[in-house]
Amino acid sequence: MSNPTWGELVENNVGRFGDLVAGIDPSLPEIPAFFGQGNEGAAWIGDFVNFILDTIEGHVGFVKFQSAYFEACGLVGLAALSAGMKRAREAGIGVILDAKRGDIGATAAAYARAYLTPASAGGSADFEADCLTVNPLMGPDTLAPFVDCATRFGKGLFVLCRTSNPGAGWLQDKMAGNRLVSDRVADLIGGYGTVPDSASRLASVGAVIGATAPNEGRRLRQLLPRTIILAPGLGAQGGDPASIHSLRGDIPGDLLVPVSRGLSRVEDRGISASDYRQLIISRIEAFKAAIAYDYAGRRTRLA
Ligand SMILES: O=c1ccn([C@@H]2O[C@H](COP(=O)(O)O)[C@@H](O)[C@H]2O)c(=O)[nH]1
Repeated sequence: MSNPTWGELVENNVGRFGDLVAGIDPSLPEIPAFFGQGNEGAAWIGDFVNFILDTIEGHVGFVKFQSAYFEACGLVGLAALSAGMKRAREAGIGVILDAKRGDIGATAAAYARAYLTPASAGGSADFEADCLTVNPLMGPDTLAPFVDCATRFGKGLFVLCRTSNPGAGWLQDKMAGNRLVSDRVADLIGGYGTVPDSASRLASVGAVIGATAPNEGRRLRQLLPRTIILAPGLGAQGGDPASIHSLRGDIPGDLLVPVSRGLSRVEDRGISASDYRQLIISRIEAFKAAIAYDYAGRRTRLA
């Protein structure tokens, strides 16, 4: 059976589990000590990924793997990333790979083969994601191979638009000609339109807009009525869950909210496995309650 498209995953999984995305950013000093005990080298990372997937299944419909933490653990980390991505996709969880790739066209095409191309079409499938984060700084030509690949294989993309970090405004809130840089990126994203994907009225090319800048987010949402926004920044970065709705449009599924450390980081590293599992589940439910939203009544405007 073929894998669902990104549009189908958004339609089905948001409907079943809501718009919270479990972020997997494995960092040994911030997780319970039992993961490191008796584990040679970086083998803890595979155990951690499996623990998180065991815990979140049935509670969230999406995971976001942060590639950097896996790369930092070398080959063991890459093996854990590959196994975790495959396992999540087999379970029907939508997999976002946060790798923020972007380069000249030929190299971007190689990245697109690595992360968005099924084995049946020449990809290795080792790191095949449903959706990938990409960096537009080098210009539209460098996004084209990703967009082509996403269109051909029913994948999603999230283009960095207005990021959540404290220094985001240094460039993204500056004028480029008569437009803000982030608005120009939004124009580019909106210009890709709704990629033909019968399951969804939302475009497959989405935008990363941080939950830490609700005013910028509100402005950008006006420019992007059919775009899925990936909004990191709740939890450890201090974004306010109450203002997350400024990033919503009118279509269920148009906002996905990833939380990483806010779900998995612990103060007490001596916590037991069963208490840790309960803690993560209770945090998931608390975030879901904090961002819950009823689209009814706004649904018809863009129909
Ligand atoms: O603007 C951005 C883009 C990506 N990220 C990534 O999201 C998570 C956030 O982690 P938390 O622990 O929930 O703060 C992390 O992987 C970032 O690389 C972002 O934060 N902001």
